[in-house]
Amino acid sequence: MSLARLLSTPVLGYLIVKGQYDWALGLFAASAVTDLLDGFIARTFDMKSVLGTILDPMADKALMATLTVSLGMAGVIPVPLAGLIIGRDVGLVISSFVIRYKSLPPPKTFARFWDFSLPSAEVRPTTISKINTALQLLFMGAALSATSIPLVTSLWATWHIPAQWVVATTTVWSGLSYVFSKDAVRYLQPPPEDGKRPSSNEHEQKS
Ligand SMILES: O=P(O)(O)OC[C@H](O)CO
Repeated sequence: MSLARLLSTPVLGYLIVKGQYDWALGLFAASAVTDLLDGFIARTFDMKSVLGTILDPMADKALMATLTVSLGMAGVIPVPLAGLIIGRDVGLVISSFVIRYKSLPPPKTFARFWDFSLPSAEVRPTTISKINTALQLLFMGAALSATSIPLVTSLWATWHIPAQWVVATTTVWSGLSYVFSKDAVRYLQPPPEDGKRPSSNEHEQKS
C-alpha cells in the first residue's frame, strides 16, 4: 500500500499542476484512506515489515513535498509558504547528512556512509514536528478541497490567512526544535570490532 501511495504521488502532483483539482482531490483522499488503513492493519495484526517501515515515511514525505510544490506552482498556496516548508525539509536532509558523517565510525568512506547496516545515529521526531506534520497535511488537504468543494471554498476564504500563519509558525518552530531539543538526535554506540555485543546498545553523546 505504501508503494502504491508512493507511485501515485507524481500523478497527484501532475493533476494539481494541470488544474485537474477534482481528480487530484480524489487521489489525495484515496491516498489518505490507504495510509490510515495501512497503519490500522499493521497495528491490529502486528504486521510490520522492514520495507514497510522505510516505505511508509518515504511515501508520507513524498506526498507532502509533492503537494507543497505543486500547490505552490498552481498558485493554490502562497509560494513563500511553500518555500518555507520545502526549505525546512532541505535543511533537515542536509543536517541528517552532517550528523551521519559525524557519527559514522572511521573509516568514513562513501560506501560506509550509505551502508544502513551500520547505524550510527537516530533522529527522533519532536512533539512539535509531529503536530507540524499533521497541520501541514490538514492545510494542504483544506487548500486542495477549497478548489473543488464549494462549502470548503467559502470557509477557506475566511480562514486561509490565519491557517497560513499557523503552519508557517509550526514549520519554523519544528525546524528549530530539532536544533535545540536534547532528545532529537541520539548518537548510537558503534558496534565493537570483534563482534562482541556491547554492554548497552546505545548511549547519548553531545555532538
Ligand atoms: O519533522 P519531520 O518532517 O521529519 O516529520 C516528523 C513526522 O511527523 C514524524 O511522524
